[in-house]
Amino acid sequence: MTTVLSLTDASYVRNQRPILDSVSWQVDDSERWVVLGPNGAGKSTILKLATATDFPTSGSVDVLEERLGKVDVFELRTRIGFVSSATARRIPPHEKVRDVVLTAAYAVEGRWNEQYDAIDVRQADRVLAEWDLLELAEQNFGTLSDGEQKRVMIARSVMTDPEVLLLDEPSANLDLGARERLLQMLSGFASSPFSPAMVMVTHHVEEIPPGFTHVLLVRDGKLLAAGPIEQTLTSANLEATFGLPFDLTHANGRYAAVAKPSDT
Ligand SMILES: Nc1ncnc2c1ncn2[C@@H]1O[C@H](COP(=O)(O)OP(=O)(O)OP(=O)(O)O)[C@@H](O)[C@H]1O
Repeated sequence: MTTVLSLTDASYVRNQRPILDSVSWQVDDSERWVVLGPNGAGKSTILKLATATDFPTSGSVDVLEERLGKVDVFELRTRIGFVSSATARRIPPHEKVRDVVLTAAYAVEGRWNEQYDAIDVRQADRVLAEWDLLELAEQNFGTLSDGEQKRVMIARSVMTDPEVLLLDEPSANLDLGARERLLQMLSGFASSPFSPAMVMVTHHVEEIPPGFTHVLLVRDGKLLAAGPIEQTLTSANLEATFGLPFDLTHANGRYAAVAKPSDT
């Protein structure tokens, strides 16, 4: 087993404010983590460290067994898959779906005059098929629905066989059908032993795809609980994270949480 991500007493301070406060956390290559917490808890900041986009103020962060601050982050980032609404915004709207995926092989966001190897084109089509996008391959990215765009961005991020895949709220703003379809695909991907380690940030337990194995709960920059999902995702831990009591249910691999009725 290889540790793909390791934070040791990692703090991130901006304007004298601790945005992350002594976070210690490890992700192994066979694990699929959900990071759950309220708005402003520090989830995206954790992903900033995990994607080698920023450095901790104190403590240490190792990504793919490389210590941030002692490694060429540009090279390291080629081994990391990352999907967020910001990565999607960088894609030119007129770009063909196949090219959005293919250009990941060259770490660029718009096709110019590059010549792509046949092996890269085959890999792009394999990934497009895996994410049910082959029929859309010739369509412009900007004309896709939000759900289709999300799947294209995930396909792009796995095109280069990353060693860790980080997803920042992949199902945010999707309608019920598009969300469920994406969760089914993420669940299938998470369940494959050939898939990389995964870390997915979300606000909602309903958006946890079956097959995710671990959960990290954060609030106010502090890690409240971390561990195997069945033991860690409890109503008591949700209450500590979100500040109100929940009825938590778990059926057919899916979680649901509703606030307990307040006593009147
Ligand atoms: N560079 C920065 N300078 C100042 N404040 C920052 C900086 N980066 C993050 N913050 C603040 O730190 C807090 C945590 O931000 P972060 O984006 O990590 O939270 P989050 O859990 O991802 O929130 P959300 O769920 O709303 O996306 C927020 O209050 C944010 O305003």
